[in-house]
Amino acid sequence: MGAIKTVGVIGGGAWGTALALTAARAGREVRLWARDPGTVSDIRSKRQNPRYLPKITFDEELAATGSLDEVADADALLLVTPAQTTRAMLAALKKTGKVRGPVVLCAKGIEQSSGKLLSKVLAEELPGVEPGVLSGPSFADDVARGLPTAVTVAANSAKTALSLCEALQSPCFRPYASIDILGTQIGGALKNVLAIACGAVVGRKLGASAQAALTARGFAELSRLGTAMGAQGETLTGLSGLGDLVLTCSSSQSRNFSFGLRLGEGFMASELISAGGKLAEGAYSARVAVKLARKHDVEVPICETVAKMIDEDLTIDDALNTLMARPLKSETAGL
Ligand SMILES: NC(=O)C1=CN([C@@H]2O[C@H](COP(=O)(O)OP(=O)(O)OC[C@H]3O[C@@H](n4cnc5c(N)ncnc54)[C@H](OP(=O)(O)O)[C@@H]3O)[C@@H](O)[C@H]2O)C=CC1
Ligand SMILES: O=C(CO)COP(=O)(O)O
Repeated sequence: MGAIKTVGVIGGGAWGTALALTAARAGREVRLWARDPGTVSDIRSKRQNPRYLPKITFDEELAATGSLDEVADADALLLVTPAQTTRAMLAALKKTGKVRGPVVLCAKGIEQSSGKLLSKVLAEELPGVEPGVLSGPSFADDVARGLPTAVTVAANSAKTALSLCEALQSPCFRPYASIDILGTQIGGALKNVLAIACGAVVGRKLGASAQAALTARGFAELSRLGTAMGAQGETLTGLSGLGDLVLTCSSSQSRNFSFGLRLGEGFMASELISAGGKLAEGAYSARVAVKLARKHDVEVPICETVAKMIDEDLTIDDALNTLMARPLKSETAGL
């Protein structure tokens, strides 16, 4: 593929807007699709997205539109709507008949209905289109404000991965190229579930030691599943794996961590979900992550406990008892 001059961003939420700004800062011509006409109008006329990035006014002018046809033929597309909308958005893109560049998956999750990673969903909906994955420790608000950020950008070929990195690189945004599409998706999907657990520990005031233990044992789950599925070791310990896990498990800026905080404070998951509120992808991928782990014969007790808190309203105290009462395990191989 040649140099990427135009970038189409699908999704007018916090991350879609932040990535559109990133591509604009990197000198690309950017078109941003949002389904909400109010968002399109705010971005065009005020250089703001007050619903998703309050109090930020962009230096950059973004061409926002409500028409997918105007975005689909860009040299590269970034798909930035929630994970569970990926299949429908890809089907809508297919209908335009205009997609020609790589489609970079930027959502973090697993398809609930099928248990498939989003790259598999892309291969089914738009066969022949080159897949990409962008993931790593990156809060949209930080990125939109131009704070320094590094992420992993994976594709099946080094050439495409490097072209995508060049297309997004700027003094405040540093992408690292990878050819491990699968591994890059695992970290993003699992860290959201594990961040809910860490938030719950903090919300219940169980202490910094418990939070660190949960993060480390969470990383063991992420690594076991990633390895069983064929991820590369460097990916799991890299930005999209350990990097994003550490960020999300330690900051109330994370929506998943904040969702967990509320669980720890005593709210039931069913109450929080029915109240709406901010997107917490881990609440949608916890159960399916457990199913995926079972399929690969991998134990993921923390993810399993989070799935029970979400699906069965297991309380934080019962969750803690379940985890602490597990039979003793070894931390190293060969014991
Ligand atoms: N925010 C962050 O810091 C980061 C987020 N991500 C990931 O990016 C993905 C998107 O997150 P984010 O942008 O933050 O989420 P937001 O909640 O901020 O925005 C979601 C966007 O998706 C749109 N949307 C929701 N449902 C549909 C649908 N059915 N069809 C089309 N558009 C839809 C919303 O439109 P509408 O306004 O009309 O509802 C909105 O524009 C998630 O998977 C998240 O994990 C990854 C890295 C960082
Ligand atoms: O993925 C993110 C940071 O890398 C954003 O995390 P939350 O979706 O939990 O806010």
